[in-house]
Amino acid sequence: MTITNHTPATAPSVPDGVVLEADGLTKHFPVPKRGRALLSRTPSVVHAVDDVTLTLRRGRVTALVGESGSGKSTVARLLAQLYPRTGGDIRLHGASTAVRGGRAFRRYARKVQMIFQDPFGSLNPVHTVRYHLSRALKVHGRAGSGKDGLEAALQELLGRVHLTPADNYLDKYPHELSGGQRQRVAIARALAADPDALLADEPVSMLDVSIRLGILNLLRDLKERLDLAILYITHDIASARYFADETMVMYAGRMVEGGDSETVTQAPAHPYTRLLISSAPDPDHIGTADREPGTGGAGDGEEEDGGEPPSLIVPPAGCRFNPRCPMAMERCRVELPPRIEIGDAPGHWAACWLYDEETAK
Ligand SMILES: Nc1ncnc2c1ncn2[C@@H]1O[C@H](COP(=O)(O)OP(=O)(O)OP(=O)(O)O)[C@@H](O)[C@H]1O
Repeated sequence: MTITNHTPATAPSVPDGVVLEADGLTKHFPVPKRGRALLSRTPSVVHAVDDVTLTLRRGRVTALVGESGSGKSTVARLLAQLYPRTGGDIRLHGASTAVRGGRAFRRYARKVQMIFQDPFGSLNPVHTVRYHLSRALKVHGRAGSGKDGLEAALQELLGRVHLTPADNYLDKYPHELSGGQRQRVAIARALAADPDALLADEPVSMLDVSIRLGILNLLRDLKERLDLAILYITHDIASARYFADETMVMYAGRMVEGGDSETVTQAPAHPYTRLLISSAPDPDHIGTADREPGTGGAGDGEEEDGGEPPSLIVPPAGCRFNPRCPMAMERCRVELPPRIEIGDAPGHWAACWLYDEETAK
């Protein structure tokens, strides 16, 4: 029930537009020991997220892309303070925060809201849209005054997600809505808090292909109208190019590449990002990827056999992608590559020894 505020006495200076920052974020999940591991004193852990650094800014979408199990959802849950972290820092408007439930969590959640993959699972089937939204407005102290105030707030919320006229939806139960309408209600519920940041964990992957673009367009519209910072988690790198201003690529719990979306998707530097792109479905069909990319099958040439992601209990030394990398050198198997600026566009980096000056020599 505490919020640890490591904020210095004087307010930190936050660069313009920065809402939420992760700095060296790390999450290791303990795993029960079996067999010979029982004799070992070292605890067994899943290295779900290691040393992740990212910044969410007002009016910008940051995509976090990677195949299943790369740690994307864990990053979102850490940023939403749904899990305690193993290491690193989370700063909201420049202030370090570690929240453990209760009022402090509600205060944090007023600024940082999460949207989940499954809109059916995240709405209670026994309650109407009116109930879900009224409750969220009341919890966050935004229900207005009296019955009329609440009604006006409900109308405004549904208007924001283009469910109009609101009276057609307010008294419906989740099962009476389509998947897309349910996700719009889930988005409206997140907006009830009037947040500064939205963490959207695969918000369209469970929806029918034909309505995915509509939801992404709605999120983009909200980003612009409400000046929101959005984290967009996806395994569909083609949709990141279309929808996100910035794209970060994760592999086996670590960030491997980042930069503006156009550069990362059109001039990928890291061999893993290249693999993701080569195995992605037709880029003309944004948001239609159902199959996990990077597992081989749709690519060509050297990337056709994508291989398997490594164990996160005993991750490979050096670069975690080295066992699958067609360009791997001895150094990649031993030393962890730092973020190296690529130099083709401002802010484009890759954690890959290929771009190290020593290697180039
Ligand atoms: N509560 C948990 N306990 C133990 N291990 C976990 C837990 N949550 C996640 N993991 C492990 O952490 C790793 C990262 O999982 P995570 O769900 O963050 O990946 P992801 O990239 O979001 O995958 P997906 O796209 O399938 O959701 C996986 O190996 C997963 O099995």
